[in-house]
Amino acid sequence: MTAPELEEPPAGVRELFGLAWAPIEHFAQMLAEEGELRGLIGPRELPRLWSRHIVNSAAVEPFVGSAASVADVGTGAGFPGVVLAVMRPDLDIHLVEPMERRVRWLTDVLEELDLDNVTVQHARAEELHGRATFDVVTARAVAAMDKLARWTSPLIRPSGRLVALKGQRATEELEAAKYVLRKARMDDVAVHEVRPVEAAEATTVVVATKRR
Ligand SMILES: C[S@@+](CC[C@H](N)C(=O)[O-])C[C@H]1O[C@@H](n2cnc3c(N)ncnc32)[C@H](O)[C@@H]1O
Repeated sequence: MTAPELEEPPAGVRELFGLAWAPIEHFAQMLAEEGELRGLIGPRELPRLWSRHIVNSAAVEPFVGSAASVADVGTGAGFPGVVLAVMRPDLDIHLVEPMERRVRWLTDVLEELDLDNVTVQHARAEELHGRATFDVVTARAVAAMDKLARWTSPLIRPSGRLVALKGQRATEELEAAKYVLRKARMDDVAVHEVRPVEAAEATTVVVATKRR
């Protein structure tokens, strides 16, 4: 059996990344060479690495806006935190990841891509409560909305926001998280369907802004 091949970037992806094209391509190559070996992605992910993971992660960028500091909670192999870091070298980005193996990988990626705007925090989100706050917290495939709101709200500054990449259950999850979001003063919620490039799948971005 031959090893699955890395997907060709879909049309429009080069334009989406612009000046960040070289580092994002390098990141995709690192994942193609080491991702499975280091237990970061399954073999089935390479043929959809661009359209399902990288382009999908890029969907958070417009919702980060003019924020200065961002924490990506549960970055795993690098989604969306590394993708955002490559696109926005102006941001101070913290990748929060509890699994040591993934922390080692993320540290290697930062060094290899020369990303000096990023710090890796070897921690669970809850361990940072009372120790740090950020303008924006991002998350993808980490926990359902109620749990995510509990883990992240103490990390978000007043007027800051949670930007969560969600699947088709976004509306149900939001319904179940109503009480938690209200208690956390994060009940100003907007749901956006985003397709960063025509050739890739649309994704749901939930933005919950924290009241002052
Ligand atoms: C399913 S993976 C998703 C990884 C990446 N965000 C992605 O979209 O591919 C979930 C990640 O969340 C991390 N995680 C789990 N609980 C966490 C917590 N309480 N705080 C921060 N990260 C957590 C896990 O270690 C894992 O890397």
